[in-house]
Amino acid sequence: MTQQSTADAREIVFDHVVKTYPGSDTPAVDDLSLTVPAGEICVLLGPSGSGKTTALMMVNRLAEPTGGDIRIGGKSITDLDPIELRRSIGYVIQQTGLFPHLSIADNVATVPKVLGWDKKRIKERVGELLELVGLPVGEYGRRYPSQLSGGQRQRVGIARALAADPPVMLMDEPFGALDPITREHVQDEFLALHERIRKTVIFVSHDIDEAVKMGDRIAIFREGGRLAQYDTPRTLLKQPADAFVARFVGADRGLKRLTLTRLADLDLAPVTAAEGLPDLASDATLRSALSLMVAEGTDAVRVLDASGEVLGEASLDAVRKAGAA
Ligand SMILES: Nc1ncnc2c1ncn2[C@@H]1O[C@H](COP(=O)(O)OP(=O)(O)OP(=O)(O)O)[C@@H](O)[C@H]1O
Repeated sequence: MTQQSTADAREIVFDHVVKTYPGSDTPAVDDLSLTVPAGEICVLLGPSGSGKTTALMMVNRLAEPTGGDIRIGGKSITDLDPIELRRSIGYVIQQTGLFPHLSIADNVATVPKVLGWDKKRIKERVGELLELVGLPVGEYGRRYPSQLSGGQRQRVGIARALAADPPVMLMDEPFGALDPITREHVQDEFLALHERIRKTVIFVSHDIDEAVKMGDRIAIFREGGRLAQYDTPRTLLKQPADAFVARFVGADRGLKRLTLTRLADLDLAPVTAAEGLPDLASDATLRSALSLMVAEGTDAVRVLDASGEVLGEASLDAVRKAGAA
């Protein structure tokens, strides 16, 4: 894989942004102020109708703000031509919006073609991107969208959004239509990809588990398009700002917090009971460790590294303490 990002990620600032749709008395987004640092993933989370999609679509001016300002890399979006703006922003939606009559390779090539790239450059770029999302062009490039699985189509949607190397990506429930297993897999792939390409990403979700997994920060919206809390997943789960957020993140927020720490992050104790403890890989989360202890009726797990070497033991007490930290 050779593809690396060349465009610098950019900070996105919502500055007292309001959107009231024509004919409506109440705003869909009401006085939204938040900053997404360059290169981070910000998840917009909240109940149906709380303004998440509207907030997202204002960034690429598919919806025009009626108040306040949005700046990308310090520049107000109102000073930019909407078409130019959209070319600098990758956009991924739930129904991938792939062109059914175009091959996978041609779908990915859409924006570079519009931008007038020469054929050789387009071909190279399409090859790189399909490789990057795990769909080698030799095998998949000539297929049509109907000849791929849902998860594969979603990956093509991501490749297409990345084609012109945009500094910003907007993703509106991109994995919402996938079954839970495929969804986990595509989420993992996207996170691994993001490690390498470091775009600034705004990601709409209605799923708290997805938000905790994907987000560097989470913005929780409440009815009326108002921001209830904007924080890292850890802070949000530990210190919900009010009863609405606490209810929204769920009564099991203590368990959810255990997904944020891996066994490898613990100070492991030396193995005391050589027999009878279940084994778990060090990259497993504390939640998996707890689940295994409950399932096996033990009060510790044995932790193994990638080569199967025993690293030590993680006790129930150690997991509980780390989860509370
Ligand atoms: N084009 C439109 N014209 C008028 N009102 C709209 C339009 N689009 C959305 N709305 C209204 O704005 C509010 C916010 O909608 P939005 O789609 O942004 O919410 P959401 O949080 O993304 O919801 P969901 O999770 O259901 O997708 C809703 O009350 C919706 O009815």
